Amino acid sequence: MTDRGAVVNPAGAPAADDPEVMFQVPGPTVSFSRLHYSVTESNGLCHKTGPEKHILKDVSGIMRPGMNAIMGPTGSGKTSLLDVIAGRKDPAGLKFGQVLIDGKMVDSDLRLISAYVVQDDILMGTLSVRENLLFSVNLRLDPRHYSTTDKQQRVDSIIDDLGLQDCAHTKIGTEFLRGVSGGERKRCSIGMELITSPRLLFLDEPTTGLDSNTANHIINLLHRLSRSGKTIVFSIHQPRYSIFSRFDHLTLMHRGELVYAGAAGKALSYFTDLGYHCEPFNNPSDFFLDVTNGETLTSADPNLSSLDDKENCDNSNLLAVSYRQSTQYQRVVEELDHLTQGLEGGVGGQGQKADYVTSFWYQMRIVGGRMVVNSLRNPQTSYAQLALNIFFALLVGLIYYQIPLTLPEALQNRMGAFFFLIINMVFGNLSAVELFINERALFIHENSSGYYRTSVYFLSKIFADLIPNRIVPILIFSAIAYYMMGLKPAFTAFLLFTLTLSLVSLAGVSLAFLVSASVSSFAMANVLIALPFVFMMVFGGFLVNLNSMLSWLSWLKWISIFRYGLEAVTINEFKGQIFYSNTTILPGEVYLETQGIDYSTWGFWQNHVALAGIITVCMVLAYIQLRRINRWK
Ligand SMILES: Nc1ncnc2c1ncn2[C@@H]1O[C@H](COP(=O)(O)OP(=O)(O)OP(=O)(O)O)[C@@H](O)[C@H]1O
Repeated sequence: MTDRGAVVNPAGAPAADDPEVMFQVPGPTVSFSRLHYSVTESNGLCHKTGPEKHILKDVSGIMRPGMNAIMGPTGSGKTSLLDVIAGRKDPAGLKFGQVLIDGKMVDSDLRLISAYVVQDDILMGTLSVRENLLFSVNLRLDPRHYSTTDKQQRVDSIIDDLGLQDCAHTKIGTEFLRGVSGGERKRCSIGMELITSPRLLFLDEPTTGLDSNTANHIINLLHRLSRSGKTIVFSIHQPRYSIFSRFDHLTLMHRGELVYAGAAGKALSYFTDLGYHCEPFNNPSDFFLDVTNGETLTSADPNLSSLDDKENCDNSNLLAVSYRQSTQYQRVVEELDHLTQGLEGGVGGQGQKADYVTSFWYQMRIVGGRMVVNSLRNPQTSYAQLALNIFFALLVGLIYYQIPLTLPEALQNRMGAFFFLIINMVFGNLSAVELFINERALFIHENSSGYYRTSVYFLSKIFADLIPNRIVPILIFSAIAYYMMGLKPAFTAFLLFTLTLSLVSLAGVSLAFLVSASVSSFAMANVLIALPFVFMMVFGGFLVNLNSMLSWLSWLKWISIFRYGLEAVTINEFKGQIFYSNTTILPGEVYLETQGIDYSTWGFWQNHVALAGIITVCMVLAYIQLRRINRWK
């Protein structure tokens, strides 16, 4: 697919201890020495810190171009090791040790210059395989160097290489839409990362959840890629023999420690030398896991017999100790010592700046375009929002149909209708809390892989939601409700009414966006959004007279979306109107004065300024929260 070149043997670095392996262009050598990784677990609600959990304990190794497998029982630390090497794990947990790529120190920017295929196949379900690959190619190849035709060809060649021709135009699938199969999904995930022709590819359990043939197919694909010069590092559970035979290098882990690291082909003889016997026809990978789990016992163990407290030591501990005493380990340590000599004082990095290859506006076009396609193919939310608004507009229109100017119903009905409208505008947008929760995993993966900037995602997501789900339904709602209720006939009054309702709605939506960007579960988001909305409603001026409230509580009216909205629509409707009964004439201004509402020009517009202020503050905070989302694993 890529990196075609003359066949060479990597100088001084036979692949995975196997001198017969030949590569076209050698990929980088990844070395890591004395990695100690631990986390401090919190003790529940009080956030008191608990005991330190040691996840990686003094792990060292060297992984060369070729197939580098990390194996071990569940919870042994395979994924953690992979993530630490790939720069995806929170660096705060790395208490000691370093990772070198081709002998140079790397930092977290490695995330942007290598490729990482996550276990869960994070793809946009409403797009086809080809569209997903095009999305990746558009954002990750520099448009100044690659024309549209080049990019199309790159996608076509990836589709051919991964054998995805038959499903290229099939959608990936969502929870409501049946899409491609698990194997095709996995190959598409790998393709998303191969787009940039990375020389170093990390994969977290690429065969988990796949049937054995599909798993075989994936490993054959990775094997082929490794022979074109890539360094492929992956964690894997318990592969069948045909898969295991493809490995060049094996790292075997147990309880965060290494029990073997070296040529995969020599692992069996290593354990045989320790006295473990693999029965005929037994799969070596099953055998290794049995050994580490203590289910296969040693018959004679020259290394271990020297330990006095052998009987009290658990099996994996003994294996880790024997590995440390082995010649393989000594060779690795010597080589690592050689590699790390003279590194002090100079963090070399990769010599590449981890930056985006595409401009802000280009990213906006591609990411925004995907959001629009996604909304068009998944229009349920937009339809529901529109239907809800039309339903409530007709309901309020029928309840308050053609409100007369005669007292007392003129005042009571108008105020009741306005309160109902404002409530509907604020609470009708609760669906906005799902905005950043729905695709959180997709955003984290794509953003940390360097697809696009956080600001691009934020803005395109906001616009893709605001226009179809908020603005359009409000315009329709306002037109139906306003004219059915028979409010002030002047067209400018209608426009101001629509503007006010739009700002009220946007203020509610932006608060929902802020909550959405701050939490990762719907349940939590619903609790967090309901609370301020209810408070704001109480301090809106309709349910309680704000002037008679306790002074230390009444300040809450200044942050009430309800109050600003209610005052603005009331001024808009009452100012300049005359209400009457048989005995009384009541100018709207007099009513406004009795309510303590400032109906001057500024008195009217200050409500809009305040609503715009709430929208701005909430949006800025939502963006900050999105930036603060924890990208580390
Ligand atoms: N951020 C973390 N916080 C707390 N514990 C963690 C964290 N990361 C890893 N662990 C713990 O470290 C241990 C190793 O986890 P890891 O995911 O690396 O194992 P694994 O070998 O990949 O397991 P599996 O095959 O089940 O995925 C587990 O006990 C896990 O719970």
